[in-house]
Amino acid sequence: VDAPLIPKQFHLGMFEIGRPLGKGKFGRVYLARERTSSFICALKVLYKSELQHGTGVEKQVRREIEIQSNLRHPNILKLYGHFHDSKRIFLILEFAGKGELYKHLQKESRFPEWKAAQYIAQMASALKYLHRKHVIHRDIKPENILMGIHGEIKISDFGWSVHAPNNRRKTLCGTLDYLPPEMIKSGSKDNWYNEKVDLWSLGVLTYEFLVGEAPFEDTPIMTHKRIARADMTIPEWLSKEARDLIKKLLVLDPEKRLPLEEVQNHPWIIKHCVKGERVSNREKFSFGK
Ligand SMILES: Cc1nn(C)cc1-c1nc2c(-c3cnn(Cc4ccccc4)c3)c(Cl)cnc2[nH]1
Repeated sequence: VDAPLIPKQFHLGMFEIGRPLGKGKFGRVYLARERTSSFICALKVLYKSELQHGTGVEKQVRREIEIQSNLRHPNILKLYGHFHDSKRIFLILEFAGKGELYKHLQKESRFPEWKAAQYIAQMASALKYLHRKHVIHRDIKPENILMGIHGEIKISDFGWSVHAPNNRRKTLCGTLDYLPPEMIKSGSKDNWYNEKVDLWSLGVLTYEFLVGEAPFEDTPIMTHKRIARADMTIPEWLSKEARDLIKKLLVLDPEKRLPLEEVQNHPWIIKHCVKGERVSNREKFSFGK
């Protein structure tokens, strides 16, 4: 079991702090090494002063710790532990060797279908694991995905995830692009805590990986309108299987969105994600069967 960070009680002196890896709305992340085990990790530092008491943010951090520490999946960034001093909260996170996925997407402008399909298959596997534990991520987007040293992706930032059902208010901040219709429409909030919201975001992610921009990208007003109507155009140059999967996820009615089981068995995923040995090896060992 890869749990080298055994002690339950951590403190800052246990770590050598390396270069800054990045910063988010709240806090920064540094490369760090645990002194006795030389275990490399990412240390996320949040200033208590920035998490005003009683606002959603403090609860968000508690939720991130509570939820992420109990998850173990190859496509979910591990949270090994946490500690705090008078001024700061520290999260000891898995170090993702290839950094933030959105930077790779920006550099390549869009991913070839075989690569996008691998990433979506890994996302579907991680979401299936989360939903089985009644965790809804609710903020699936490239900015919340990191990449491991072998090119595998890792969902991070569980600040917006919830244990369904929950009566949390979500103050909308950041991009609208990934929000499903049921979360931008006022009225009943019950659907906010239905795991089908992650299926919509998976559809938006598939589109953005393949096209290089989000399907409803526009001015905020227009994005709002286009999401509410699922008004998007899927480029002709995408394969028919890719177009089919996007159409089956970006469905207004949450109940009609393709379940994760069927995403994993969709022809577009099967075509690009051969399980086990490569197809070529299969011929080699068939001995004329
Ligand atoms: C950058 C970078 N380049 N390379 C080669 C690896 C990385 C890398 N970054 C990370 C990071 C990492 C860094 N920034 N962020 C974004 C952020 C920061 C603060 C609050 C919320 C969100 C995540 C992590 Cl957590 C975990 N592992 C990481 N690895």
